[in-house]
Amino acid sequence: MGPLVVVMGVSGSGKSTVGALVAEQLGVVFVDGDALHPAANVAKMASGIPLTDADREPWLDAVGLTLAEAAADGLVLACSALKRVYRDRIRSHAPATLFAELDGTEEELAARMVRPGHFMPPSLLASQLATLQPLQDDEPGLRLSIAETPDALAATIADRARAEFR
Ligand SMILES: Nc1ncnc2c1ncn2[C@@H]1O[C@H](COP(=O)(O)OP(=O)(O)OP(=O)(O)O)[C@@H](O)[C@H]1O
Ligand SMILES: O=C(O)[C@H](O)[C@@H](O)[C@H](O)[C@H](O)CO
Repeated sequence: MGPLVVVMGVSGSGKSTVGALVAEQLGVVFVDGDALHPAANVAKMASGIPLTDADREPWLDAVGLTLAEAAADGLVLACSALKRVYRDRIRSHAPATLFAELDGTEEELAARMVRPGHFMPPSLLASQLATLQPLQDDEPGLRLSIAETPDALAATIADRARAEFR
């Protein structure tokens, strides 16, 4: 069995940047969960409207199934996974998944959401933060501050993944 890691957090926390580095360090494939959203979800976010639980359901199933299908080789996936029930849904497909949460202050995150050409408007940061339920003690994973460099964050996550999936 290979390492299964979800790099999670609100928009702008660095999931894609850090997740790609973790995958590189572990020598496994990286998938950006944004690519698994139905087109209607992306259009909704782009127009400034937060997704509902119902909007996220098919996407979370796609995320979980993508992880489950990669269990033999391992996979790193970037996915906001904001609520406990969302992570439970992902784990219902891929129970061994390790979650690495990237935590930042509203100020840090707002600055990092300014990305020309990205579909996610900075105006959605408030709802992202209001929806976030941090990783709980009984959920396998780790929480990290986005004040660290992407390389340092990726090294910590990769070390933990190597220890968990030996
Ligand atoms: N640890 C870090 N230190 C400094 N800058 C960072 C760090 N992580 C990411 N960044 C920068 O912050 C911005 C947001 O990062 P990224 O796009 O990876 O976030 P994300 O969580 O994947 O966002 P989204 O889910 O909205 O696509 C990018 O410009 C990226 O280069
Ligand atoms: O659940 C959600 O609201 C979404 O997954 C968002 O978090 C994004 O897709 C991503 O962060 C976009 O920038």
